[in-house]
Amino acid sequence: MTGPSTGAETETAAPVPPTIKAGAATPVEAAGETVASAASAAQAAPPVLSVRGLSVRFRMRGGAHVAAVTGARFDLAAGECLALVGESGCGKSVLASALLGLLPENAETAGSAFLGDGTDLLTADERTLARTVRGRRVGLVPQSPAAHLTPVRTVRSQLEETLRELTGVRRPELRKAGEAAAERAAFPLGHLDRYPHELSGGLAQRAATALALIGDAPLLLADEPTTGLDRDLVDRTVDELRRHVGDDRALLMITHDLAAAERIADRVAVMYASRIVEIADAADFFGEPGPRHPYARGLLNALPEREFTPIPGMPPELSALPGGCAFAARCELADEACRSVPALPLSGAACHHPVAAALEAPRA
Ligand SMILES: Nc1ncnc2c1ncn2[C@@H]1O[C@H](COP(=O)(O)OP(=O)(O)OP(=O)(O)O)[C@@H](O)[C@H]1O
Repeated sequence: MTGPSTGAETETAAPVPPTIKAGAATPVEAAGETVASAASAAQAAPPVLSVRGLSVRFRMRGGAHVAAVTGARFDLAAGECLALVGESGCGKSVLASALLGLLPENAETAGSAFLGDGTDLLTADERTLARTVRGRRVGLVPQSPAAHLTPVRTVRSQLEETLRELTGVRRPELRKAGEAAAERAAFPLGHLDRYPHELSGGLAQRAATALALIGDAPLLLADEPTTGLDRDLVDRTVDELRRHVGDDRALLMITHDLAAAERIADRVAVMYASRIVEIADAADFFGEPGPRHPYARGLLNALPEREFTPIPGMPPELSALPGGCAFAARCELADEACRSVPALPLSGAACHHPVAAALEAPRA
């Protein structure tokens, strides 16, 4: 949901420097697996976030369940941006909510999600999450910024309150600190005394981003941070998020927007029907050799600027997932092997036929 445009807005952002992606993949040794890294300095550091076997399912009436996230497993290193992509309803936002301890009552979780300081976000109690995690160690750029902002308070007042709470700044410095926080997200100072309903979608997005950046959290979650923005604003928004990450923070960006993901992500995780089915370096994924999972390949080829070919069929209901590979019913490569669920390596595709070349080969 976005607020109405004021019409007169001048989204005077600071000039955006060219996008710079971190050069290294996550250096992690876990569960007997080593993921190669180019950043020797980061090798000793634990990941900012380490997720293992994260599952979320919702209890429904009559004993039914919705499996929204199944067995998610990935790491995020300092300085890294991971884009989580996938069709609507595949479980991306539920995964983010699980990391913030914001799941509804009917949710059941399994697995772990450790921050670098050893906090398990899945088992931390609400007091810990509220006092020391949300905003301070995990920041959120929400999916619906206009809905997330307090409607009866100006942007300035919301920034100042968050600064007081998270950084301890007090008057008389508060006003200046509020303006600095706004500038960080390229929110124009002339609009600071406006209420959320007076902001365009783009400005509401910037206000929400400014609020999310205040705590300098080592982990930033951005849930569809570019929804409803035009291309130019998309680029500026994701570049700001990327700049925030710098060398010592990490960004998990959930998005439908593959162009935005290509612009800033170091790695891409593709989700389908509650599972992450591929994790790849962004350069390999968007360039050569391309995605290795048939679904991921289909997602990319569906783009108008690529083949513009939709994936046939529909994803399965998360309340009635098949026993084997959930994509098999839509996959031209499916065979007997797909009756079992393929394992997902820390880097690669969860597919029994993951080699990109196999898609080009004629079928017998
Ligand atoms: N409280 C709930 N009870 C039951 N099912 C739920 C609940 N919350 C979410 N779901 C279901 O979990 C699934 C995953 O939802 P989620 O919002 O994570 O999808 P998404 O990939 O983020 O989609 P979008 O991109 O449209 O936001 C959906 O099928 C959704 O209906």
